[in-house]
Order: sequence, then structure tokens, then C-alpha cells
Amino acid sequence: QKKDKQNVSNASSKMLVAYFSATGTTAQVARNIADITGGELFEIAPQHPYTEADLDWNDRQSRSSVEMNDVKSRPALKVTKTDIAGYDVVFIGYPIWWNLAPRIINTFIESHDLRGKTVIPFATSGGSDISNSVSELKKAYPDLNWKEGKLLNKVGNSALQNWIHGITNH
Ligand SMILES: Cc1cc2nc3c(=O)[nH]c(=O)nc-3n(C[C@H](O)[C@H](O)[C@H](O)COP(=O)(O)O)c2cc1C
Repeated sequence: QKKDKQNVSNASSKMLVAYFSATGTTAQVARNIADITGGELFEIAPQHPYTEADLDWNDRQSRSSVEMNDVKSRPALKVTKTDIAGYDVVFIGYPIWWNLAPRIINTFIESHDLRGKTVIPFATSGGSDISNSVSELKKAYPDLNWKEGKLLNKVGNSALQNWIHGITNH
């Protein structure tokens, strides 16, 4: 739907919309952001996809529980390094897991040089706010130029456009 695309980026600013999504919700929001900004979509894919059992938060032994209980866990990426040098703005989207960004987001950040870029977090959740996850990311990576993040649960396209206009100053 190219004709509906509203390109809010200015000519000199290249945008990447990187996202991790285990069950598709964040992926849909990422596609909408890419449509609006004209940015490039990039899936932060795990080397080993998460199964339903992996995602069981009632099971303390499930993969996601074990990873989220270990601050040092860094699940491997499917593609270890992607060339992101040409981008000025990098959106990073993820589902909230245990009130945090999934550890694979840390893997992605630590595998790429994001210094000097504007980094914009966004998330979907079952109800939790994004703020704790963003403050933990800022604490872990204080050298990066973080913009305020936004929870984008069931956000309509015009609200999405308003947020993007505001945050990218276009
Ligand atoms: C392991 C796990 C932990 C979760 N923890 C939270 C949480 O702390 N707060 C919350 O509101 N939702 C939580 N959720 C729900 C997801 O954030 C929500 O379903 C999200 O939209 C899924 O996005 P996705 O389809 O892109 O993976 C959790 C989901 C999983 C699988």
C-alpha cells in the first residue's frame, strides 16, 4: 500500500525499524511504523525460535523464564551482525517480558554499534507499561542516544503518526 505511505522522515535521515516479536503482535506494530516512516524493517530473529513451551511464564524452568531470570543471558541471533551503519534513527521494538525487554534485545544492542544514532524503543504488552524496560535499557547502555519509548498496544494509525511526527521532529 505504497500510496498510503506518509513519509515523515526527512531526506537526510535514514530509519531502521528493528523488532523482536515472539507471537506477531509487535511485528504488526513494526510494519505500521515502517509504513509511516518509510523506514527499513528488520526482524531481530533468534537463532532458535521460541516455542509455545519456551514462552510459558507459569513455568519457572521455561526458556523465557530462565533467560529473564538471568541478567547476563544473551540468546543468540539468527544473523549475528547486520550492517546498520547507514541509519541515523533506529526504532527497537519488543514485547514486554517480565516488565523488561527480552534479553535478545540486549544481544542485538551489544552486537551492533548504535552510538551516535537516535534510538527509539517501542513495545507491546499484556498491560504493563514500557517505562521500566526503557529505564533498564538506558541504565545498561547509557552512551546511546535514547528517545522516550512508547507502549503501542492497540494504537490506531493516526495516534501512531502523531507520536512519530513528534519524536522525529517532522
Ligand atoms: C515470557 C513472557 C512474559 C511476559 N511478561 C509480561 C509482563 O511482564 N507484562 C505484560 O503486560 N505482558 C507480558 N507478556 C505479554 C506480552 O508482552 C504481550 O503478549 C506482547 O504483546 C507479545 O508480543 P509479540 O506477539 O510481539 O511477542 C509476557 C509474555 C511472555 C511470553
